[in-house]
Amino acid sequence: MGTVGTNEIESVDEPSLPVRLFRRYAPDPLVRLWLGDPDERRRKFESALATLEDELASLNEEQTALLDGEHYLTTRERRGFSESLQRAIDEYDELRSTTWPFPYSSNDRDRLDSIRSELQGITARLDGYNEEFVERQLEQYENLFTDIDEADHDLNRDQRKAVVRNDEYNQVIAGAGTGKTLVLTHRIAYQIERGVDPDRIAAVTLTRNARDEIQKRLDERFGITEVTVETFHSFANGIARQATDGHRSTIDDRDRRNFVEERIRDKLDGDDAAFARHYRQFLTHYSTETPVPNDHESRAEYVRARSERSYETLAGETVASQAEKAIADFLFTHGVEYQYEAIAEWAETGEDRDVYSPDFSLPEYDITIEHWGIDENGAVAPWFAWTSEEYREKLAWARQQFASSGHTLVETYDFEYWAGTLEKALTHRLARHGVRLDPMSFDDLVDHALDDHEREQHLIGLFAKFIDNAGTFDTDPDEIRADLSRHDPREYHFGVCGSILLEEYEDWKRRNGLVDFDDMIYDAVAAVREDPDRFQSQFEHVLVDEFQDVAISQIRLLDALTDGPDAPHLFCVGDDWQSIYAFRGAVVEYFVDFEEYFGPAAITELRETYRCPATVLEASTDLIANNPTQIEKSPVACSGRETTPRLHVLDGYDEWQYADRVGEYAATLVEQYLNEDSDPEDVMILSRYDSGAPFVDQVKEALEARSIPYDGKADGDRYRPDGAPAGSGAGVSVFSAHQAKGREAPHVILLHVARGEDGFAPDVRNNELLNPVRDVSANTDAEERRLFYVALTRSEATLDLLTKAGEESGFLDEIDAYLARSESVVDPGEVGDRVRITATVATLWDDPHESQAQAGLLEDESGRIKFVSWERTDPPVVAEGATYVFDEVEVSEYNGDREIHFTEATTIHEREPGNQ
Ligand SMILES: Nc1ncnc2c1ncn2[C@@H]1O[C@H](COP(=O)(O)OP(=O)(O)OP(=O)(O)O)[C@@H](O)[C@H]1O
Repeated sequence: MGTVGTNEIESVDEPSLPVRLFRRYAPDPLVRLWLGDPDERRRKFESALATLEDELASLNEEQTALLDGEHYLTTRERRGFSESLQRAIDEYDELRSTTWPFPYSSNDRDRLDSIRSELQGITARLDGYNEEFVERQLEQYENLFTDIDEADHDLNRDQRKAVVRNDEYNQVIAGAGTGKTLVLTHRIAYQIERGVDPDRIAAVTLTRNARDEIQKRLDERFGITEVTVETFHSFANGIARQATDGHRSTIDDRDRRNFVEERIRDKLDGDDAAFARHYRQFLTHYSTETPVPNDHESRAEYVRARSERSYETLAGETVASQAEKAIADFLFTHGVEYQYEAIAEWAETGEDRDVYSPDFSLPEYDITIEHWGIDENGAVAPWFAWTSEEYREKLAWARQQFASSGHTLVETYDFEYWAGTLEKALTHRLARHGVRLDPMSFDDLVDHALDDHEREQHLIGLFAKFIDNAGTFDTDPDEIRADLSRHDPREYHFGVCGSILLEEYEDWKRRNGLVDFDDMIYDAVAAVREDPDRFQSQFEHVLVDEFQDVAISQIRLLDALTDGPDAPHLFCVGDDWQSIYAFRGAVVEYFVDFEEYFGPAAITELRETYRCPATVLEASTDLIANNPTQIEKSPVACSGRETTPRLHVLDGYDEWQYADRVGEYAATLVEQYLNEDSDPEDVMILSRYDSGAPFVDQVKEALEARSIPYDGKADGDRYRPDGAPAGSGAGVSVFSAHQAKGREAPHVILLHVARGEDGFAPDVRNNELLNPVRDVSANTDAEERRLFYVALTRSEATLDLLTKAGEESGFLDEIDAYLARSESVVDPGEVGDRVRITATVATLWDDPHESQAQAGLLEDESGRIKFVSWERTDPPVVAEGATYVFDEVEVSEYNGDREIHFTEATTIHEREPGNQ
């Protein structure tokens, strides 16, 4: 808003009664003495009046040019004009109150009145101008806004306004499925129709998918192909290249990865002993996940988790502590034969003493290694079974045994482990006793340290990502090293290796004049800051998609590009509820507090939601309300579709069985939708993660087993049944929630809505290797909740949520009121409920209790449950392997586990095999 208010401009003041009396009765010389010469004052008044009239004339001219009805009045234009207008109003105010010492003539009055009404007119025209302009545009371009698709839909009023409003800064705030992309493409078409040169319009996206989608929509709907539609990176690259005359070559993710791979190989081949040492230690700790205090609700729980924890060594035995694992792995990877906790037969035993089994015996050398779990002060950790005093006694006794028997004892301590000096100490102490250390080759080490699907390639990818993130978050190697904690050896050694590689990567780029994606953005920002006029004048419109996920470096580029009198109009669409890329440097606050960062903006909110059924929309809106801060929105469902999201609870004896079950279950749901006339491309299966989450592979396998085509994330990650015509239709989408961004499908199935590492939301955030190079504080529950929101809101018609019994995600509680639990043996209902279930008798036990007629296990796709029927109720008899619909069975509990009990009212109906 400008500085001119809509307040009435006041009319000419009448002199007050005392003034009039004074003027009338006071002797003239006294008046003159007191107030000066009335003629002189009169002259001044008249000249000021004339000046104001001139100013008004030029204001009127300016107004005609500015409020031409042809364009939207921007804040900047308005601000300049408002200032002149306000000056004229102030001058008028002063004149109208200058009534002393001469009376107004009627001519004065007329002139002042006329100035007043003109000023009022200009103010009113200014205030209503944009609104009127928008209305006229909506009328004039009606054709552009109606019949937008095959179903003859029209843009709604807010969407149209968002298209037409054209301030310097324009923000569209909108929930999922409100037509943001639609508005963005229509705005481009509208500007071109109004005569903007397509070359002077740039649309910028975060991903190639979004770029392709916008290009496609522009071309198919409007035949527009000349507009620049680019990802941020290529947009920035274009600018940076202009500034550097295109001399620098760019490198992409693959180049970075190749560099990392080559450097690691050279270093391990003898190039860099320090790196090799850290890498070796990282590998030996690779599968160690230490319980971290923050992951536990109380210290007591953490202590319990620590005391129950055991560790598997590279050689395959289980040891009691991380330090013991480190010793075992050190011996194993240095070719030293050892026995863990072998009985020292030579030691004393007695009534009050068990046999003595020291930690490690080296049979080749008659050397024993004891690791003492004490700190520098001789105190033991809280999860030990012994007090510090008892432990010290034990230690003294052991030393005495060695001293008196002549066997060799090598000792290590926990504080050495935590200080990161354990391996060094061992090397030194063993060498002193003549132990030969023969380090294992890296290939062998990798074979032992990493399991099949996490071979070295995975690690190389992680290091490449580490370097990439350091660029995104602008973190340098020294900062990284300063932040690493030795308490997590896995993260520590990985971080040290990563920081070494990062240093060399930066150096390599410098020496060879290379730039990567992040450099490109920083270079572009520098180029624009250096010569703003040149770059700001290139475009008239810059449009940005998914603004809530734009990274901080990219925000700086937009800021530099739009901060100037001839800068392009910036148009941003986004939804803070869908901000899910904090881990890549996105800062949602730039969207939430848009005006604070950029300046006054035309802000339009889109509320009508076309994609999701009402229940899905309400559930996801309720879900998001649990986040501490966000832009308040009240979306309105317009799809006219209804559904009840279904919750399916599954279980399994172990992770693999559960994963299999998830795969089969999801594939069965897909089959049901296909049988109901849907095509594979109508179904979208989403999980929190797509790599390393076992059930995603299982889903793909299960689909393949049923000859159902699917498409995964990467180009080659797809399956088409034999005989499917090449290039025919898309398959079921199997994606991570991040990849589902901006997409939609009638049927959405969410996998593993559960706690734990791979679920929505993962609450176990164990030592994450990339933590040193990311904004850890941004990786919050709120972000996870938004990701779940994105997943839920992909649905156009139905929504199925799969979860794991006993590990249901907290998010499910937040939307519980909207969910229907699908009947299943794993989650048949509350204890005491009488229910109907359909299940197969998996097992009948031979010898049920004498009060029982039959007992055994019932099974369906969700898992298994125990059942019992009672002699006294004369129950129906079931046969092993047969499938029944059981009516009026009761959910019961025994020893904390759910069971199904037959009641006197239970009836059964056998189902034909294969008959759903
Ligand atoms: N005015 C409208 N009338 C009918 N359908 C509409 C209208 N506006 C949008 N839609 C439909 O709503 C769906 C969502 O539109 P679009 O993909 O543009 O939304 P979006 O806001 O970008 O979504 P998201 O942020 O969730 O990815 C599309 O199927 C689109 O055709």
